[in-house]
Amino acid sequence: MALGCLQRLQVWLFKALVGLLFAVFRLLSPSSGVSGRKLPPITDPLLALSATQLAKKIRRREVSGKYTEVTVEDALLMTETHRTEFSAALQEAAQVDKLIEEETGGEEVLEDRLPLLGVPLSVKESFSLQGMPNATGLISRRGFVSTVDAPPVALLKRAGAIPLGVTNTSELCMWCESNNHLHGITRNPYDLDRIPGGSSGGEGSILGGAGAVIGIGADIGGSIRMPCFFCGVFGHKTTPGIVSNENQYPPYSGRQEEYVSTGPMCRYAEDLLPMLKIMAGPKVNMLSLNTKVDLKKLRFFTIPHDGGSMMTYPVNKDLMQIQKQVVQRLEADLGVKVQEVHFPELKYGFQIWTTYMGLPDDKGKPPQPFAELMGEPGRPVWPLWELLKRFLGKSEHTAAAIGLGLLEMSPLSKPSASVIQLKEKLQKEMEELLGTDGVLLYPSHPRVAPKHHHPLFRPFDFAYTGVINILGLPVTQCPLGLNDEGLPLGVQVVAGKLQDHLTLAMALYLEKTFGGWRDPGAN
Ligand SMILES: CCCCCCCC/C=C\CCCCCCCC(N)=O
Repeated sequence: MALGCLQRLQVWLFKALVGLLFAVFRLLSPSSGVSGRKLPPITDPLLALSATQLAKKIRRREVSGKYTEVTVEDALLMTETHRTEFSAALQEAAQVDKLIEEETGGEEVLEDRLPLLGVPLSVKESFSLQGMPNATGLISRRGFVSTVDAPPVALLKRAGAIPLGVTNTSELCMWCESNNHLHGITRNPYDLDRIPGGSSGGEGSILGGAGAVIGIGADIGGSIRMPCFFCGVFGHKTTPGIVSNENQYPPYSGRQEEYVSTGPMCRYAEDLLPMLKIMAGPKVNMLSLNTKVDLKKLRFFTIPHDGGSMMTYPVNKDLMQIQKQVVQRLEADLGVKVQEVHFPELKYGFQIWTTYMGLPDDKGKPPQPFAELMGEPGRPVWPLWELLKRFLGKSEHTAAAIGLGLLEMSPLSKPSASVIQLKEKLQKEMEELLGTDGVLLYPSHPRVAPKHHHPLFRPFDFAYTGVINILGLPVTQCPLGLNDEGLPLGVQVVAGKLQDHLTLAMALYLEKTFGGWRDPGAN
């Protein structure tokens, strides 16, 4: 039993208190002024191209390398939505046509040397991008400018991509809403009154709104997948240990390096694989990205929900329905049988995530406390004091960050032997199930993009993504069209360790079958 009587009582009391606070919040909160608004339709067809198509057109000189101007103009129009800090992208774009002119080896050589030449790239602000801020939503890091490029950023730049700038995150990348007191709030392109997800929410927003063509995110609890889900784009959480996590802020400590993954985010499934090949650098050969996948030969599984956790809310019926439709289409199109499976341990996804996030590394060194990261060097914040200040409107920290600081002090986040046993059992069962040819469908989140601040009252729903981090499995977030309110639907596609090529092949299939990304402005 993972939850003792005392812990159950704590959870119920927490839920009751939060329910009450939510009612008060809804009663007192003023109108956002953006209710029901979304981005206008995309008018320039160039903005609807994938990176693969765009790079080809640029190489063939069908589109000028100055294409970036179109994107920057579009992105600038939407800056209120995603809160991007722009780089010197236009100067770099000006070099593209010159590079093409100078290449004497022809299109193929150019493709080999600079596969992403001229493609606009956005970068999550937690990654170092030379000359750009790297504050990760912390007021105390205001003015901090990166002097280097994080390795995957450098690799994408070397492949010819043009970094537009850095995009907003949650405070210290530890929340599913990208809001902080340094840069402000990031909005969802499909409904400005809703969250774009987090922590790579600026990425989700700018990509969903067609302000950048490709992006880069990192994910230790769902930070690539939640924004991709809420903003209707593709994202891949790579098998950990393949793409470098260096030069990101905050740094990972304790066992966290085992669970964090850097990966590609984009509007079109065909861009995931070439991006990953570049971002993986020398470790690309650990994956089988050149292997052709025959979907008919795979084994398919579906899990409709986490089995009724006390911490998460039930999966919304539109999401249950769309996952069923995926199952039906797979069976009809490929002639396969999709088996519904259940793992009782998934109910404890939140406890598994929080336990493993707090474990020490192999030398016994514990992770750096969150309260320490929130403070200035050598001066950790006191979460209770910050909470009091928050109520008075005087704290420079967000409610979510303060909540996490408090959670760190509570018995819920103390590593528990029974939770470790549960996770070990789940890991074994999941690895046996998936092997090297299994693919699993699992909900991305219990509901579609929530309204701003609402996740504060349902803080544990991220367990749907978080538990997959602790299992160390690769997973691709795939969009599956829109619901009746015009909000993106989607699903997580999970495979065994190092079998990233399987989930990427599934992304292509699901895009073809369900239509992939939709223009938020179109009806
Ligand atoms: C009233 C405020 C309540 C706030 C309570 C906060 C406690 C929630 C616990 C953990 C939230 C972690 C969310 C992880 C989000 C994604 C992280 C990532 N970088 O991948």
